[in-house]
Amino acid sequence: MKFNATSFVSSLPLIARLFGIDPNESDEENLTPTASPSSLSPTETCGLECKTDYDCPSTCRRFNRYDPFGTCVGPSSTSPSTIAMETPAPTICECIDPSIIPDACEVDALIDIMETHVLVAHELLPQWTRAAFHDAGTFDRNANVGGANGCLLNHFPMRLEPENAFLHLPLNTLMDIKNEWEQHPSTCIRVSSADILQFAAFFATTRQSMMPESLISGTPSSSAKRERLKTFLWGRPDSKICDTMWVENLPSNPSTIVGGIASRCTNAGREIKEKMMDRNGFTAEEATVLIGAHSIGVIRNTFGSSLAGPWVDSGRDNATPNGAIFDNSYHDFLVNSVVENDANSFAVNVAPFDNPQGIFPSWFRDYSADIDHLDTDLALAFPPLNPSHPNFSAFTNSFASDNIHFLKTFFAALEKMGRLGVRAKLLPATECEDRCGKHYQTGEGGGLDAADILRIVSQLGNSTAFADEAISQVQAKRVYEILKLTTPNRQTKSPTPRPTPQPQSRRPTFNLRPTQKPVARPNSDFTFKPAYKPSDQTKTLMPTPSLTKPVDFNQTKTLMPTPSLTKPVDFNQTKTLMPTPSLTKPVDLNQTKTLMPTPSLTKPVDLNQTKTLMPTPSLTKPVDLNQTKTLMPTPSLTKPVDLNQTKTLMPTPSLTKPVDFNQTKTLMPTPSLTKPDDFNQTRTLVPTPSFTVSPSNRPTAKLESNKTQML
Ligand code: HEM
Repeated sequence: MKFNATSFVSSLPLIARLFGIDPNESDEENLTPTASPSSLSPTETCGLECKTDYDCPSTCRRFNRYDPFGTCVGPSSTSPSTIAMETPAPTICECIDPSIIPDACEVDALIDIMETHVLVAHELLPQWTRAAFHDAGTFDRNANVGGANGCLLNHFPMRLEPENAFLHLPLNTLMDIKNEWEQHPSTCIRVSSADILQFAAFFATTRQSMMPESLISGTPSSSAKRERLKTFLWGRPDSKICDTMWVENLPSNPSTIVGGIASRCTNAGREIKEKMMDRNGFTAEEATVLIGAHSIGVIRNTFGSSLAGPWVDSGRDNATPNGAIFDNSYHDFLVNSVVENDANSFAVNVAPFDNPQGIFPSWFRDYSADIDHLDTDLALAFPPLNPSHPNFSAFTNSFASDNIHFLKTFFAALEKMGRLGVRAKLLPATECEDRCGKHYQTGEGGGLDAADILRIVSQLGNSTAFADEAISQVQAKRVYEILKLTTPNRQTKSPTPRPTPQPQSRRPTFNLRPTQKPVARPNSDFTFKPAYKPSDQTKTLMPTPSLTKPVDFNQTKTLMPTPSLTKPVDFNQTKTLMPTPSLTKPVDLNQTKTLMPTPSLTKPVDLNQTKTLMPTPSLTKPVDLNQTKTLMPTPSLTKPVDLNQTKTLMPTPSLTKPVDFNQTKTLMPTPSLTKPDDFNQTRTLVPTPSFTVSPSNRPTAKLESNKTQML
């Protein structure tokens, strides 16, 4: 389900009813924060960086709540009109020494807060699951780095890595949930981001397993699921150092097309072995079962949103009124829909995928069924053709034939995933304690009042809007870079620096109006006139499969950054990997089908020889470049692209000698650049200290016998 303002506003009565609350009771007065900035006693401005009010003697202020950090200020030092967003006021209870381990009642509160989110936006469930893997899967046991350490949530550059593309919404919502939970009047906790990420995956897959249902429905099975969620083990420390290089330990979908389909399966199998087994430390069975998480969710943006599709029908966000079904249907598909017994016979008969149009580098699409699969998925279907990787298909067969076996093995592997790189002793939730003057009422949402619910849903509206904007920033930047490179004889006009828009004052977290998506206005500074006539183009210059149907520029207009987005993509940190020297003259698209760099980019690409890397069957309609004006950066970009600077980052023939990886992570086009994501390649060049707020060192939990999260 695509979340939008209308859907969440219309969901309010439903959610309120589910929680047993009369929605009419809530009014503006109910939503008054427990403490306003003006009610705080004045303290001097401290100017420290902060993430929450806890880090400050007074108030932590950020331009928007999804900025990685803000600045501590004293309430008397700043005019309210210049404050865009403040963290919610501290809880009314005396929470002097928050615990890193919640008690069972506090876990109940977390479940209710998460449930409120997913009732409105089911797509969060698979996205949280993916996010948890992308945090933990950074673990390299050989180098002993990465792991389930919260870096994905705490260290903003992590989410700018192409491997983590499109995780803004799940990460924004988890930040909100963590804040909401910690600041609830009935809680006194300071859990780590690492814990929240891993709990989110456990929550999602537990909720969607067997019969997906709301965890506030009060049925015996939903109560049983709540109880199982309370067996989660807490206490992962957040890493103080985060390195974007660690994303290299995540499996990517190999993109080489050399050697045909059978060879692609071999390469993909090797990728799973090298990353998930050799580095992460999973067994072949654990890797096979964990990738079964693809039984829920959708390939949303990797191939362009217009080609989004689930792996299996029951994985769609709207497969049931309560979201996707988490079961063995992914493995069942690989066994019973892909009926070939080995990769070679599959290569000559790719049914059930459309052939030949359904096959793309690293990706199989069935247009008629509207489903997608990656090479790494198909690698689980067949025995290996050589000893380069284990026989994943043996496990696939066993999971396909037994859902209970799948679920048990999955939850055991998920538990292991949540411990990758974690040395601290993990502990279960403690017995309910009276930490804050009153217990959270256990079960079925009993402790959330109308104001809580309305605030949570309002935050979801904001985080969705900011995530949309972040994604559109990436997409707009791709178009901008491509146009710049394909119009070499024209002096590309640098965007004129604009004054930073003054942030709007907002009531902290209680803004119930959905965030308005701005409409981009044409800006003459960013008008792009192609150096050659659009009629010269017989194929699109936009190398994304999403262009199989004409771009709806009316739609993309609405995704432009707003003045409120005072920190859009930090272009200083980005390195474009897309352009190649050969792209400095207009491409004759009659002869070439792609602008994507290939591994052979150590010398200029001979476009006459290049093969299609990301073509789409229907890319026959030329893009009207005049229309792309609307995708150019707008005045709201507080840091316009320095075109002179970015030019120097283009891969050049001099890159034929080894790159000094101490200085640059990678400026060289890599084989992975054959997927469109890589236009979005961003790399921080040096590890930077994380913004992590070190949690209290006081684990107050009582040691209980380790409970497993096995089904
Ligand atoms: C070989 C290993 C893997 C590869 C190559 C891979 C790749 C991908 C890709 C390309 C997407 C689509 C992203 C998008 O366009 O929105 C995706 C989505 C997803 N991945 Fe994986 N993945 C792997 C393993 C895993 C594992 C181990 C988990 C969890 C334990 C996982 C959970 C998910 C989920 C739930 C989604 C759907 C997200 C959504 O609906 O937005 N993946 N994966």
